[in-house]
Amino acid sequence: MLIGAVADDITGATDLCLMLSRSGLKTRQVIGLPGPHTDLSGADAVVVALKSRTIPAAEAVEMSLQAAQALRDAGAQRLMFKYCSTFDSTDAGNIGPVIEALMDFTGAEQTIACPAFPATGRTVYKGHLFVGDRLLSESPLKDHPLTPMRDSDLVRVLGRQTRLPVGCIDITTIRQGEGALRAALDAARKAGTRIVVTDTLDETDLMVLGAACADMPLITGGSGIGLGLAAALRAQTDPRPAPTRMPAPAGRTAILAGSCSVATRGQIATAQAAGLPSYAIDVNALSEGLQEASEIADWAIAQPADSTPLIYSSAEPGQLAKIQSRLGREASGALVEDTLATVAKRLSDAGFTRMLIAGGETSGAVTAALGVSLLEIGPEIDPGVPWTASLSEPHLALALKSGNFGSEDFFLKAWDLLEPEAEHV
Ligand SMILES: Nc1ncnc2c1ncn2[C@@H]1O[C@H](COP(=O)(O)OP(=O)(O)O)[C@@H](O)[C@H]1O
Ligand SMILES: O=C(O)[C@@H](O)C(=O)COP(=O)(O)O
Repeated sequence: MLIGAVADDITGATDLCLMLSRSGLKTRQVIGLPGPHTDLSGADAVVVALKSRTIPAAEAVEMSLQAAQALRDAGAQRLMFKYCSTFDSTDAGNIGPVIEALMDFTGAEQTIACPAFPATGRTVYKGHLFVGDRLLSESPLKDHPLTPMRDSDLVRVLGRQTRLPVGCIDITTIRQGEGALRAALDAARKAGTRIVVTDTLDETDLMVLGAACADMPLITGGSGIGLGLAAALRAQTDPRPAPTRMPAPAGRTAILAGSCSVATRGQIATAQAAGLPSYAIDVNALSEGLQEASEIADWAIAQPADSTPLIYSSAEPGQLAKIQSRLGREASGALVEDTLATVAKRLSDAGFTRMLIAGGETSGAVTAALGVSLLEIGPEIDPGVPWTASLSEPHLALALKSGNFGSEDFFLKAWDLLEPEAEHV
């Protein structure tokens, strides 16, 4: 296995898997720790999807170490820690503490922190993270329900999360190519810098980074660096063409959205304007027992069988702030996640086999409730979001969309990439 990756959330894992499989690596996504019977045979890359982004740091460390050990036992030659391209975390962690623990585990003297994902507008310049043409701290991520990002200086952000010395190698060096980057990493290592934030403006930079860092025991970052790594390692395997369509089990379709991002709210509005039946979850009513998962699921089941019901909790920042101040940030988030997870399970039991879930934490909760443990990666719907097929029971087609990703018409167009499964003879 060329790469074993630990991802801190499920949509992040799917995003990385897409990048690796698009580059030709045979890639599997495991949800939670792989068990003794998880079939990882023949995989060039395995990505273990945790739900560790917002849990207490000590638990995230423990879980990540267990995943790293499982990947090492399965033959991973190098490890990667995948976190969000917008560095979603709080001052208490979990990116810094997990990097520290995985550096200890792998014996890495130095690693890079490379969140950039240029295809979706996430770039790093002089150690500052940009989302499109705005600094992270001025982007909608400043209002994220769980991890509001209010500082764009990654050396400073990471410096609050770890005791290890953090530095930056800027774009001027990276643009000088692999040799110059290797020399700069070496000089930084000798000066005691253990974690190096790397500037990245485009995919060419990711290629340089992948080539220079592929022999590190631990690489950390977003899915972008996965692209650079896969390019550097592809020669060691027999590359596979990326799929353009995916056979999906016959059955009904649904969309569940628990992300409050600007992108997801735009996709909901576009889907509603196109006539998709929709149901808005009212978190206050939920908390008072006036709305229940069972009635939400029953509403979806009662919609015409050829329609795609859309269920969403997504709220704009003002509404969200009111809910959170009444019910608490974690408690309201957990209530919504549990509700959407219960709805998904009911829909799956009722014959819904093709589901689109918006939101990373939401997708984690939903896949756990569905009992999905192993995913195969299908075609790319939009950068960072593929269709996936559950390789464990129940047999489902799932699109797990990072809240921030996807075009306005994502909820409408995604289905076009699915095709009926061939009849078994
Ligand atoms: N109306 C709401 N009130 C409170 N919390 C909410 C609401 N809608 C969604 N949430 C919570 O916000 C979080 C969104 O995170 P996530 O699913 O990871 O989305 P994203 O991919 O945009 O980060 C989840 O914990 C979800 O339960
Ligand atoms: O790197 C990214 O931006 C995504 O892969 C990611 O981590 C998604 O997280 P959510 O926005 O919470 O879905």
